[in-house]
Amino acid sequence: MTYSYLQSSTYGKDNVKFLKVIKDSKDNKNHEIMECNVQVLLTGQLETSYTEANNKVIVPTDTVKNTILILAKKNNIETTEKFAALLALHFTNKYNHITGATVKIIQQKWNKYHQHSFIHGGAEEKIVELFYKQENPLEYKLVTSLKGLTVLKSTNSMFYDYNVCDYTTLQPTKDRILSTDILMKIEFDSSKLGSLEDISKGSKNLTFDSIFDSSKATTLTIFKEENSASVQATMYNMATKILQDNELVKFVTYELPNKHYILFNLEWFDGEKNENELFYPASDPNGLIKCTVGRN
Ligand SMILES: O=c1[nH]c(=O)c2[nH]c(=O)[nH]c2[nH]1
Repeated sequence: MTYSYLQSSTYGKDNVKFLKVIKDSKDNKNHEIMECNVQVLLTGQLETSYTEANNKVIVPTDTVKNTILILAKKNNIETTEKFAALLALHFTNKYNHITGATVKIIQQKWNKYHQHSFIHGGAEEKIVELFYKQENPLEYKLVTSLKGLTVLKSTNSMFYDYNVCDYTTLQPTKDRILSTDILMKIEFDSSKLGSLEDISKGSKNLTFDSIFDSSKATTLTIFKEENSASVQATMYNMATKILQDNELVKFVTYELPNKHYILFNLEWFDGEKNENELFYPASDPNGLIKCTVGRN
């Protein structure tokens, strides 16, 4: 009997960054770019590397880094979903004792304004996460997220009729600022999407792009059009519409900070009225509202 046991483990490389220039032909300077930050973590018969100092089973994290770069160079990686599938299949197929991979790819937003010139899209990112186990190849989990898109509406947001008790100071309002940094996660239904092999060949690239674009558009459309009753109600409506429009989506998750803008009281200045015109941007604290919505 030994004193301890390995309860769980995984390892790999994080923050493997690259910029890929995609050229449609050698002489033509019409380019596309992808700037990515990749994390690959592996699982399998690796226990003895922890418990018996057996390095024989360790595929070095340096090799993991090299593999990410070589696969990025040698393959068409039009979507990060496809690239994640390629990576997960590579590691689990190449090494007998590696039976699982978790891949996370953060892609920066670059907007093309000319054939080979681009404007950075700020904090906005697309994040793909793939959780794959060789023993259940069709039950992988694939989640594509939109992160860091900051929005604000200057009217058509309300918050009233909430729980009131002896701790309440908040005043009800039918007209306030609503602002958030959008984190939207789309979990695909792997039973409808098909095998990772298919995804790794690029057959679902158009599907991934169109679902991501339409989910982002729905988020922005409902944000601007709805007279919001609360962050909770608005995010639920967004998620429901995304599920209605996209059969291949299983769950939609939002994590939205409620970034408060507080009306300045200017009454002290000769009764100056402030009709939702001048606000104080409160950096903290902020509300934080999360929900995951599935299909009935
Ligand atoms: O949309 C909102 N949801 C809340 O839960 C909440 N709480 C709060 O103080 N303001 C708001 N606004």
